[in-house]
Amino acid sequence: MTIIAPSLLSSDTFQLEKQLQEIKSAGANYLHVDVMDGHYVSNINFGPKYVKDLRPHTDLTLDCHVMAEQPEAIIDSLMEAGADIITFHPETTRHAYRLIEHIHEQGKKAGIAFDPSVAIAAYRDLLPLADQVLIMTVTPGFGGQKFIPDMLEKVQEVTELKAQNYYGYDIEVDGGINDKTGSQCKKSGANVLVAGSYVFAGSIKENIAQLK
Ligand SMILES: O=C(CO)[C@@H](O)[C@H](O)COP(=O)(O)O
Ligand SMILES: [Fe+2]
Repeated sequence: MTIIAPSLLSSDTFQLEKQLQEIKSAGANYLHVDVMDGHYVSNINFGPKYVKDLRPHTDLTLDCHVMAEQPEAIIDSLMEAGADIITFHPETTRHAYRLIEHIHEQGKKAGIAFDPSVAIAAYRDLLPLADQVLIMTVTPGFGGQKFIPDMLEKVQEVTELKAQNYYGYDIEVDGGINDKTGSQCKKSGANVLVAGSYVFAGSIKENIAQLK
């Protein structure tokens, strides 16, 4: 089964209640919440307050993608606010291994995200601990960018490592995902598709059905 994670970065804040209902009835599984700090990436949007406000309005899994330097400074607030999955970029912290353990100690799932310029080999030792491996298929920071086809090799790489070593992580892709690129990612082994601009342009129901 493919898990669909609409990225709320492309949602309409003033239509959010209605859009959440459409997402749910279309059968999406996660809500993807991008948390940015204006330093690691040059954009700022959602934070713990947003996650806290969102939590009572949905029973979907809140999949927080943290694009921030020193993520340890914000992830406790996100977990307290109701995040279910915390995915961070390991190059943003000195002690990524410890941070995964900390997320697990709070009863949450931990993901590691790979920027297009970061090799899987650089954080190979984190793979056995991860609940989710996020392969960025654009440079992080903004919605609506073009999918980078070379990242399919990285998706295949983590798919093979998972099979060879019986690792338990989900493989998530994020950036430029639509019906075509989503299908390519699925063929390469991805089982969680994040999509923002594609899902929210036109019919949310039809777009989610296409991704599935
Ligand atoms: O993490 C990010 C961007 O950094 C994403 O989650 C975007 O929200 C994806 O948007 P689209 O590329 O699907 O429009
Ligand atoms: Fe994201």
